Amino acid sequence: MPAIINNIADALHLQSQTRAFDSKVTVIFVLGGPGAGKGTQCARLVEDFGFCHLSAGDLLRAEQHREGSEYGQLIQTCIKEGSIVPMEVTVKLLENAMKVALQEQRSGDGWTDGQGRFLIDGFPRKLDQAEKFEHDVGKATAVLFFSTTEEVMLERLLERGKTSGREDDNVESIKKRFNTYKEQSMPVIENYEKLGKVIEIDSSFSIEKVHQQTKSAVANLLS
Ligand SMILES: Nc1ncnc2c1ncn2[C@@H]1O[C@H](COP(=O)(O)OP(=O)(O)O)[C@@H](O)[C@H]1O
Ligand SMILES: O=c1ccn([C@@H]2O[C@H](COP(=O)(O)OP(=O)(O)O)[C@@H](O)[C@H]2O)c(=O)[nH]1
Repeated sequence: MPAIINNIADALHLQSQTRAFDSKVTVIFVLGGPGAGKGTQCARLVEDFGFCHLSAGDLLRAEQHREGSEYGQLIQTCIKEGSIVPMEVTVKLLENAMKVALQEQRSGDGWTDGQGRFLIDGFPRKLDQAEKFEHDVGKATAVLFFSTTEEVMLERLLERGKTSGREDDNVESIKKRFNTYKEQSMPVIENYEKLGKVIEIDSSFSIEKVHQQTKSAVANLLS
């Protein structure tokens, strides 16, 4: 009997370890400092390759403003302080959004072109988030890393701040976001570099030039 119970327990344990999405799903993490141009390039890649673009920041802002959300205050404080929202919240929001996107995409029987391709923008920002996502949700196929200088990012963010209405596009919050990026997010990129999964693109150039480089890198990846 104990052996059977053990087996059932093992089976349940294994079940709980099963990732939410199988290997048919392509997940590309899109990383880079605040204002590096992640969102801008993701929008282009959606047009090029039919990706589903999920911005962790956008999902958090939507949750912040959702009526009845128990996380509204917490998210608002983290965003203003440039700190990272506890991973359970962000991973769950991403997982749910991926499920909804896949349900919407599944119109017929088989898989169609572009279906199950996700750009996860601005996530993971910390090593523990990367581990949790890969354990619970799905494996990352690659990481697109948009790199540029703080000077360029600051200029872009201040320009964006004129119209974005974002509570964190101001000098005080931006400085904190740069620190969080250097201390907590760079190790994520370094970790994926060791695994040979990082495609680095210098995003200091014009939107069009960065787009051309990104498009050809992603085309290679998908071929
Ligand atoms: N290559 C670029 N050259 C000039 N401005 C850019 C470039 N890429 C993005 N921007 C602008 O910089 C700001 C930040 O870009 P965004 O894509 O929102 O960055 P992120 O998602 O990395 O925070 C936006 O106002 C965007 O229009
Ligand atoms: O996985 C994430 C992604 C974003 N954020 C929070 O959302 C803010 C804005 O992130 P977003 O990616 O929208 O903007 P970026 O700073 O890259 O311009 C960050 O500073 C964090 O406070 C977070 O906590 N976890």
